[in-house]
Amino acid sequence: MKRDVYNQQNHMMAAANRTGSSNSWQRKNGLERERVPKPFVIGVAGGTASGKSSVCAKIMQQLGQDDVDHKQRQVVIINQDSFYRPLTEEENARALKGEFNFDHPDAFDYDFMLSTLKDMVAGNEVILPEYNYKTNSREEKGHTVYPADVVLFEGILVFYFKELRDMYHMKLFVDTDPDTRLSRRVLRDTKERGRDIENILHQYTTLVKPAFEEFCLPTKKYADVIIPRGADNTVAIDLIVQHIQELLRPSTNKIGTKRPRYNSDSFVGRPH
Ligand SMILES: Nc1ncnc2c1ncn2[C@@H]1O[C@H](COP(=O)(O)OP(=O)(O)O)[C@@H](O)[C@H]1O
Ligand SMILES: O=c1ccn([C@@H]2O[C@H](COP(=O)(O)O)[C@@H](O)[C@H]2O)c(=O)[nH]1
Repeated sequence: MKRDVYNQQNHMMAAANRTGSSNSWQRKNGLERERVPKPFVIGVAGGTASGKSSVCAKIMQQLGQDDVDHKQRQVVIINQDSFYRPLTEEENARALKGEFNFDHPDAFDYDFMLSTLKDMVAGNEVILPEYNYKTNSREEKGHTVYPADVVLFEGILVFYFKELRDMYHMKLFVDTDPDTRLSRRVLRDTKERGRDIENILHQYTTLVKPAFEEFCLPTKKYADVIIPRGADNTVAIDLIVQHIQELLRPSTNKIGTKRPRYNSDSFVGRPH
């Protein structure tokens, strides 16, 4: 299974990082690097098409990270969709008819999600699969996420799992009106995800909406900041960006400068 390949690679990189020096596998793969302190982790939850990705993109842009080479970026975005578990043949047949529940917590590979976040917190780089919404499966190729000062972890159920939730230093919930979300999802999924309208509406009414109400919406109470209207809410985004800059600035670090990086030991996520 593809997951094992990713887990194995990430496990080897983490082991090498624990020793504080590059091992031969890292050197062979051009992965030599210095150890870095822990990042500031931000969970970004919200319903489908609420604007989670757009909000993260704006935060990234306002922190001046857009034009920075991936290896040098101090802010990285991890999408929960990378952690959809591989489907069986029977599940895949249902998925193609819009009858597999991708909005249920069981659709995710929880162990992979947890180990990845732990790796990022430990300052390791990770390799994550690209997700293909047309085939409902992971692509063969993955992409490397390098250690950063700020990790944005976004997805419909990033607040659902307690152990993950307790790892966030800040929790944002993107709160967009359901009609707006449905209309955006129809436009996006027809244009970008190879779906037809009947399939989208069938999946939405039978699975997406009920799962949102059962699993996603109840997690809104964990948010530190609720962002109405998503990426349109420039005031909220400006305030969040200012707050991140403030946290990163004092004695330890300033975003936009190189090491020493921010040390998050003093920022413990609110336990729930
Ligand atoms: N403020 C907005 N106005 C118009 N379209 C938007 C806005 N925010 C997001 N979209 C569009 O809606 C769709 C879903 O947005 P996205 O940010 O990907 O949401 P999510 O990550 O929550 O699924 C995308 O096609 C995006 O371009
Ligand atoms: O194969 C898949 C995987 C996911 N989905 C749907 O995607 C959304 C989550 O992504 P957003 O970007 O937050 O909208 C979720 O509601 C799933 O239903 C899918 O249809 N097929």
